Amino acid sequence: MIATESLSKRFPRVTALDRLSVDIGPGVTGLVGANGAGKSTLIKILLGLSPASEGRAEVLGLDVATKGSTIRERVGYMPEHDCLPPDVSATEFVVHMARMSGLPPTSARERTADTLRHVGLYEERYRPIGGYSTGMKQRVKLAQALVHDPELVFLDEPTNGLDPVGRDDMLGLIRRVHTDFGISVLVTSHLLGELERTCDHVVVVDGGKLLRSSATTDFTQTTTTLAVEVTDTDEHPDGTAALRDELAARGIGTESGSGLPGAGHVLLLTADGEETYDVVRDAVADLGLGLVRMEQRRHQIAEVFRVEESGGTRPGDGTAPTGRPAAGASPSQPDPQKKEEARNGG
Ligand SMILES: Nc1ncnc2c1ncn2[C@@H]1O[C@H](COP(=O)(O)OP(=O)(O)OP(=O)(O)O)[C@@H](O)[C@H]1O
Repeated sequence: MIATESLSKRFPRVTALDRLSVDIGPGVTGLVGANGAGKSTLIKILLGLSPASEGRAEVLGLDVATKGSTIRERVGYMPEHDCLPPDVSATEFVVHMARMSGLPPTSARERTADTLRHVGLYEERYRPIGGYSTGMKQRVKLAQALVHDPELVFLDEPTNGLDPVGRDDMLGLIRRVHTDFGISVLVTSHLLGELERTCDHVVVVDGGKLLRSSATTDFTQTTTTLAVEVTDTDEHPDGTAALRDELAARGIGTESGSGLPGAGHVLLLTADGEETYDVVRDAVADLGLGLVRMEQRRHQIAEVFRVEESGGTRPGDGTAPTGRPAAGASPSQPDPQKKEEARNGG
């Protein structure tokens, strides 16, 4: 779908992409990196909107340097920043974008209705966009990227500005773009954690350089750690504590799974072969507790980076590779240099 070879982009004072070579196949691919890592720059080059300083790139087998307009006919693009006209309705805007992509009037209207329904906009699609919430605006941006039935879409930070529920909804929608319509997706984010549930493949960039490109499952190998969760009973009002003591008596040390879903009720222990499962099962049964789950943990992507940087631990989960805090953790600051360049017309 996408191939770049030693692709570089230099601005007067910044190298946004530095000899980036990567191959991206069909499916949902996450492009992850901290603010300023070069994600938006890469997308603009792939769309033929901005020339590379060096190297080459192909999208759907087409050279980005010479076939930009053909690429844009076959690829959808959801830009990062707010760019919607406030005075028109979602329907008017998306029909307009469909017409711009070459659809005749009737199919532009039909496709618009289908696409807006697919992204979850119903009656509100007739109201002016200016009154929409951030989540609704993100859905309109997604709809206009899909309306001409592209083979591939580039989604630049589609979860930006959304609360956790809105983010989950958007990630579900993105997954369905591929599963329901067979459209391949390149989605950027600076939150490593959110990509592991959505993407088949993850490409990590840092300072314009490729850090890693792998299947998501390669990032998230299973570990030997077992997570165990049990119910409380009248006899054992704190079932977790009772199990911890019982397992200690049977020679198995545990620690609490703080930071995990259900933290405080989850015990973590090292599985020493099949017998460990039997010991835990017997201990739970002897105490008369209910076993909610006993599962082998997988690495989370953020943990992989902590390990790979060996010695360079990062504050909290979900941080981008450079260790700068992710936007979900603290509001991302505008890049002063970028603003200055923009003012200078850079
Ligand atoms: N038009 C421009 N002129 C000068 N520098 C630019 C320009 N566009 C981007 N840059 C710089 O290139 C680097 C990469 O920017 P880019 O927008 O690609 O990053 P990003 O990974 O998409 O991050 P973000 O999510 O913050 O946009 C940054 O240092 C940025 O300041």
